[in-house]
Amino acid sequence: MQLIIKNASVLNDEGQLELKDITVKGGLIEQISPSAENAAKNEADGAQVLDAGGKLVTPGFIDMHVHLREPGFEHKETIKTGSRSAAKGGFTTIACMPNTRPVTDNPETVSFVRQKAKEAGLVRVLPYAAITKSELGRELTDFAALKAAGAIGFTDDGVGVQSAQMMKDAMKLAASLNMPVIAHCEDNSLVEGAPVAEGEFARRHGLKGIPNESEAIHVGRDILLAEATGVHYHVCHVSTEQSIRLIRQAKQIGINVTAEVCPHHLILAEEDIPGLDANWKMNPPLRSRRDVEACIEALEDGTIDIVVTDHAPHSAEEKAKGMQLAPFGIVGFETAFPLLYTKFVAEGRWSLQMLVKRMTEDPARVFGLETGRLAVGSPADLAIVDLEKEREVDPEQFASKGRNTPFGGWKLKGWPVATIVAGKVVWSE
Ligand SMILES: NC(=O)N[C@@H](CC(=O)O)C(=O)O
Ligand SMILES: [Zn+2]
Ligand SMILES: [Zn+2]
Repeated sequence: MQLIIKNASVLNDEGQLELKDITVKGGLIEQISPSAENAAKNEADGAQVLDAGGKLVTPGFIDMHVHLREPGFEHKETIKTGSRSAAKGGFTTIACMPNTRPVTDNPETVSFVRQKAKEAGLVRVLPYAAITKSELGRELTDFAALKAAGAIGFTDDGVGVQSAQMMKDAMKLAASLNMPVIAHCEDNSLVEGAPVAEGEFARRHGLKGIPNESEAIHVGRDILLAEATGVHYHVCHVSTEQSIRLIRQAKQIGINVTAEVCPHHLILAEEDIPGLDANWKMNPPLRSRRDVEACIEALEDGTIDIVVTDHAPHSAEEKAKGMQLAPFGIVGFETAFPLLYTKFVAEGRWSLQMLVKRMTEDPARVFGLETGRLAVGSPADLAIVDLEKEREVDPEQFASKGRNTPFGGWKLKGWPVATIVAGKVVWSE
């Protein structure tokens, strides 16, 4: 069955919008032509026609860092609810973290995740597998078997790998299998139960602070290990000026390092936290305004390659435990694009082209995916976005089970209105 998306505003290579009709067949983009050229003919052929009405049509967004919570924490999220939430945010490919219960440290759990994602039938779900068994940092998992089962990379996200020797062994093994190592960078000895970053907020509320070095020490260590082993090393949720300095230098001398940043670390600083509300608690924590500015500049100059959400749903009961005791993490799928569009594109700092690239083409390039581009022959994974539509963030309306966001009530523009995966509309308003 053919699908034709008429009157799609599409970014050209110069970053200008052009009105196009996109023809989809067999799940692939078959043709991109100036609007109305073949519409009459195709309609006569009985194709399904979707009129985008001049709205933006981009490659579907790709999120390389998400938590779907299944198996084991289905009260927070399931693969199905997480997939629906992703689709609602315009995402068509998501890569899920292994900190489930059991941890995705065995081929059976990798297969389980893939099976559940297939049953949900919404977005493409790419599973990561753990570096160490149960993410305890003691014993490496069976990388070859996990790769064979469909894992796309190795990470102990949720915790840092504390032992340098363990990380080096992991990188050597991953490099031999041509697989990336994705690192949550955190030195536990520098953190010890602190719930927020060092700074004014921590001082005012008498809380222990997480220092910037707790992240950057791992980044520096791992860059040296990546240099020694030749692995593709990808840094999770970068949040400090110091980490960025190290990554920038490593890239300059040709070390195979890439990095990601979350919308909240591009927008919020610790001084913005309004009070002891755990919807503002995430790992890494909100840092200083200086760090926020460093993250923005790093994404602009390509030191940081991609945007990810680190979608991390938790239940209302868990988040009600307060700043010290609640788990770290906030949801992200359904606010990511509107937040960044409103704060950076609508306000004139970034081009639309840059934002879209960091959420589509760049993640595809970094992780070798065949999606992420609007090109003839590519998978027809698309997001349709209403750039004019303005609406308040209402967590009660989320498709995710998680309501844990600091952005409730924010008035944003640029809401996705339909999401297409392999030529099939998986979500529309
Ligand atoms: N980011 C978070 O604050 N939380 C994540 C873990 C993680 O990404 O490190 C989670 O699993 O809840
Ligand atoms: Zn993490
Ligand atoms: Zn995470």
